[in-house]
Amino acid sequence: MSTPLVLTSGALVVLFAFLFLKAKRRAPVGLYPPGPKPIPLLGNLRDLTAKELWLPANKWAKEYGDVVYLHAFGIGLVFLNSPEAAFDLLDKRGAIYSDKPNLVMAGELCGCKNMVAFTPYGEQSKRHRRLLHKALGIPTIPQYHPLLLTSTHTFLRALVKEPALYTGHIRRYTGGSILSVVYGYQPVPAKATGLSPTNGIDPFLRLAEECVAILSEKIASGGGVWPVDVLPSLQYIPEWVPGGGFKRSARAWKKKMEEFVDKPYEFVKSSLKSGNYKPSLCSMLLEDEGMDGGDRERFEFDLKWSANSMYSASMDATITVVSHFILAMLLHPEVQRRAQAEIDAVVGADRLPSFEDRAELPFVEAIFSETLRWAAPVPLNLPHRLMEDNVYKGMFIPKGSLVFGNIWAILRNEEMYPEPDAFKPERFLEPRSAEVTQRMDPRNYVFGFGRRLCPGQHLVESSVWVLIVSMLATLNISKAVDEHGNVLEPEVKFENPIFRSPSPFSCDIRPRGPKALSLIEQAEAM
Ligand code: HEM
Repeated sequence: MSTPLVLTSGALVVLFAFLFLKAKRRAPVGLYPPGPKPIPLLGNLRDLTAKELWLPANKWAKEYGDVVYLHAFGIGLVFLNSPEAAFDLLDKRGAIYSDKPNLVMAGELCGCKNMVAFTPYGEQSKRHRRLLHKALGIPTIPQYHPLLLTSTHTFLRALVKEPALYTGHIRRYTGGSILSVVYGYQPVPAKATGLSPTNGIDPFLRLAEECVAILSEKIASGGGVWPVDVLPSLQYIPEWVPGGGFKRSARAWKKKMEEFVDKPYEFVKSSLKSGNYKPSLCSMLLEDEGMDGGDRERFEFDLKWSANSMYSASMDATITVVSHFILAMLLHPEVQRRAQAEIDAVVGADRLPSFEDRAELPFVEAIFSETLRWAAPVPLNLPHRLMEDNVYKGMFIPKGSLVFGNIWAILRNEEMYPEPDAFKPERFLEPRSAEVTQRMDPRNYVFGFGRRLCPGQHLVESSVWVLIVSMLATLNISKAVDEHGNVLEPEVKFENPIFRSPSPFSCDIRPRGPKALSLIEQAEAM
């Protein structure tokens, strides 16, 4: 069972209760949306869990309907549990539903406020998104196909060499492909050290991993609520006073973050200068004279921060999808066999799959869709902050509320997806009206909503597809067996508060045969 957030710090509870008492509730112009009953002083604090909050949130969806309201620390928490509610508010009313919570610790003190996912809604966030749209929009993605194929082949090689280290290989694949797409940087190949491949080998990957760990395990640990986020004036206390230790930590973490923003960017600029560079998101934007709008300094500042944001924003979600794919294949050998038969008939046994094969592989496509749905990598989306009081279907939603698109409730809806917990790719192949087919597509939901929609979605569409099809073509994934021949059932836990990344589980991964192994060994790798 998840740890109640209230247990994470007794001192915080007292502080929050104090703030809650202080927070003057404005007279609503209508009724608040329904939700679990709050208690005096603490509001709904006891209903919130630090882990897998999407599970209670799904129960509330079933009990109270499309829009559920809770409050804690004087802040409204709104869960939008149907496609209609999510699109009506986060998309159609995006002008007021696209802000981000102002996190003093992460944003101001640790320097993350210029990262895309943390930037308040306004001119800067719009400039960031224009850059990302240009570099990651549908027309640009085919330019990255060769890089994605190369990263995938490197991944396959690493997997067949050290299958037991599969989680490390997934991390390295995800990080390496982002560094190459964003900066044209190719990480130094991992050697068979017996260590996790990201462990101390490539300097940029190591730096990147350190920063992601700082963000998720330090800054955002336990739900990421710091006293200074609740009482912003605490940011002005000196570091040396008792209780000021958080400022010392923040200073050290900020330095690391800035190093990670600057170093890969300097790498691109010096490679461009020398003329010896691989085309990348940064090189493309730096070479596009029209992009800076006359203010070069601001353009470069925006570019280096948006580029850097790609790494941390993509890691956990992509790892979650790939891990769920492996899990689904080992639990469903019949699905794996059917996909392999489809690939063998289209691709044959003499080459690896390529992007040109995609249209002829409908069952692989269905596996991809079902993996996205079943994994629900960011189950409660990233919260959007409401910028002014709003009324929806007669329900009052106060300014400052944090609004969660409940992707988990949508993708586990029994009407839209019968047997929602089962992994059933066939559900996407059954004949249906164009309208229902469109509504069922998990891509409408897993990448978020409205003006903060994930800018990496078109890249994922290519990168994850080619990874899935290449693994199916060359590998057999099954349950691990111990030294006595007993089959080990995978034990899956979800420890991350935001992403539904499974903790490592046992599995067996090996080449489908000598022919597949030689294709992997001969393929061009990084
Ligand atoms: C399967 C993989 C991925 C999934 C499921 C995913 C999902 C999401 C979701 C749910 C959001 C929040 C959207 C919202 O607030 O409404 C988001 C934001 C974001 N994603 Fe992704 N993402 C994935 C991969 C990527 C990749 C590969 C990149 C970069 C190349 C990326 C870059 C970002 C950025 C920068 C944001 C913040 C956008 C903003 O706040 O304006 N993501 N993603």
